[in-house]
Amino acid sequence: MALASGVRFAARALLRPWALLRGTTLGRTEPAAGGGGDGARRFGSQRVLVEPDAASGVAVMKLRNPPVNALSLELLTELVISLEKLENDKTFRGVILTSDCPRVFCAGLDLTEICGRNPAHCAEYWKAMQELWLRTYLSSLVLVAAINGACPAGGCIIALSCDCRVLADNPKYRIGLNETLLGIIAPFWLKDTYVNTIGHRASEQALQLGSLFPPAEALQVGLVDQVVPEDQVQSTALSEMARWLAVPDHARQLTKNMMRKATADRLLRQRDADTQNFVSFVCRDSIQKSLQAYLEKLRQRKG
Ligand SMILES: CC/C=C\CCC/C=C/C(=O)SCCNC(=O)CCNC(=O)[C@H](O)C(C)(C)COP(=O)(O)OP(=O)(O)OC[C@H]1O[C@@H](n2cnc3c(N)ncnc32)[C@H](O)[C@@H]1OP(=O)(O)O
Repeated sequence: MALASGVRFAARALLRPWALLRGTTLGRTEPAAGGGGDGARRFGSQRVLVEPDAASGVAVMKLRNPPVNALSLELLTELVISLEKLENDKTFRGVILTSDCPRVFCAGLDLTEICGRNPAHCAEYWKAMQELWLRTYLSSLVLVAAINGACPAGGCIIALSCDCRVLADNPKYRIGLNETLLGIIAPFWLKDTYVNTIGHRASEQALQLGSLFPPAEALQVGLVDQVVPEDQVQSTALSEMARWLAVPDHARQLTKNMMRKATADRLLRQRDADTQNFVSFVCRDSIQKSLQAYLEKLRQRKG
């Protein structure tokens, strides 16, 4: 598909600077605990653990960037590479995306990547964020988010770009796009993803208010597909996966593309402008002050 190869090309161009991966060990393969044959070997990188099961064609991909899986440049890059690796391996048809960090699925953008950084760094960072969204949103694989922790902002976007979401029933595990509460604005492609999932009116309200929905409300508004006890998140994600994998791949993939292509194309058409917009916005003094104040509040909240 022209779009898919365009995205792949853009990803390669973006990912060529390997120096970016400070201290990563991409491609490392090691036996899973208690594992034996190929199907039980795990691979991944420092911040993304992949547990592949060749027999079922499903891999579990765990974010492990403690303490809160903030989306650092390295994590974004490693996620894209791990996903590409699975997409290129015909053994795999589905990925369950989950967190290896207790109580947090993903805290969203790593604010330290955009606070006090120069415009060039902010641009590089934002391109990596765009790339991850394009990759996940258009993935040929079935992606199921097993949301085992808090899921604000950029974390919510990762979950929304999956095909299906299972959330653990814990009132602390809230999900949503809370950007306005930080004094920032979700870009149009985050807004579009929200609208595609929960509809226009619900998005209008939730985006303006910066709502973070607890599980029952997230289910009601349609942000997640299932809410289950915490110890059943993984097994429910696997059952959901089986349901999606029961459909022939080519028909499901073409249908997914038909549903999502226009939204992704909109970003692809104006990617540079979106990057410039992000950089000029976050580099404003007033926005830097709000972000610093928010980070400070997070740090003081501790203990
Ligand atoms: C023009 C377009 C402009 C912008 C579009 C941007 C779109 C996307 C935006 C985003 O994603 S912005 C990020 C939004 N994220 C949040 O608001 C979440 C903030 N974090 C939390 O609410 C909590 O940390 C938590 C995820 C619920 C986890 O709580 P917990 O109590 O377990 O951890 P604690 O708060 O103590 O945090 C531990 C540690 O981690 C630091 N931290 C937390 N979140 C971030 C983050 N997003 N980026 C960087 N660092 C983060 C926190 O400060 C603590 O650090 P410390 O140990 O040094 O004190």
